[in-house]
Amino acid sequence: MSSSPLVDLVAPDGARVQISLQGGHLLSWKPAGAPEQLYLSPRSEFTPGKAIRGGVPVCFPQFAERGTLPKHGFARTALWELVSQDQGKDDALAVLRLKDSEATRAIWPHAFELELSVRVSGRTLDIELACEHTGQPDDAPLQFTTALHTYLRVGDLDAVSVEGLAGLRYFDSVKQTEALQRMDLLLTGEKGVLDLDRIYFGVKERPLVVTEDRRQVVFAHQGFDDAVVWNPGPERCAQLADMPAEGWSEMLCVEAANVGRPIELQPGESWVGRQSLQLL
Ligand SMILES: O=P(O)(O)OC[C@H]1O[C@H](O)[C@H](O)[C@@H](O)[C@@H]1O
Repeated sequence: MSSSPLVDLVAPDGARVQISLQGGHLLSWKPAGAPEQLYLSPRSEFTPGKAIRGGVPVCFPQFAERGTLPKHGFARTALWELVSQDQGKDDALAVLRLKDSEATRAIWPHAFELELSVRVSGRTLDIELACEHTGQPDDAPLQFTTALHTYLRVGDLDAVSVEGLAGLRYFDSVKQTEALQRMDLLLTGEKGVLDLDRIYFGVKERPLVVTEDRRQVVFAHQGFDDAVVWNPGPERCAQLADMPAEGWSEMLCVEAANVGRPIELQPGESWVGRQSLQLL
């Protein structure tokens, strides 16, 4: 599949994840005794410098095209370093790192260290992203927007709903308007909500629950204020060279994000965000 180095993490109970150092990118999550939970496009290219389609891309230091950097920033196309990989008594943990380099400083003039920690155990996956401003005391502060752009695998998008968004304002990136989510349930396969691309602001720590028939996955988050729900729908999907025609019906992105208010760090300061997925 991928020619770049892969990290296989297996917990004693059999829960496993696979991570590509290319992009610091989680490719697969199989909870203990359960099938694959993440969508990975069979058309993904796995070419150095190209984003992988599916899994969990790390968007940093820019979300989408909200700035002058390449779309979703450079972290998802950079080669990360493996810091450690361990199996504990009841879990497995890997830590990856990305530091500033000549290439990053050329487009984003900051000294930083990103750390991605992935922990798997039973039916839970924890993904933690930490950023430290590693510059000198008199360096300028750095600012970033970010997301853990998780592609959940679904059997049939028509049967999927997302719960936990009622009362939140969102930016509809398709219509380019703001709106209020009135209902608690977002029914993803309904006509009119295909081609779904919404940034929900101020989600904070309220969990989102994705239900498909009897399967439920709870998305909990800390340190991320916003959440993005994305599905390209059939027409937009057809324009994505790295997605099969029907790929849109097998995935739903539920992203822990900081978009509305960029994070600002002074030299020496750090930020940490976590997304935890639990298969009920
Ligand atoms: O195609 P990509 O660059 O990976 O971006 C995929 C998608 O990411 C996010 O979910 C954005 O909200 C979408 O607007 C974007 O289309």
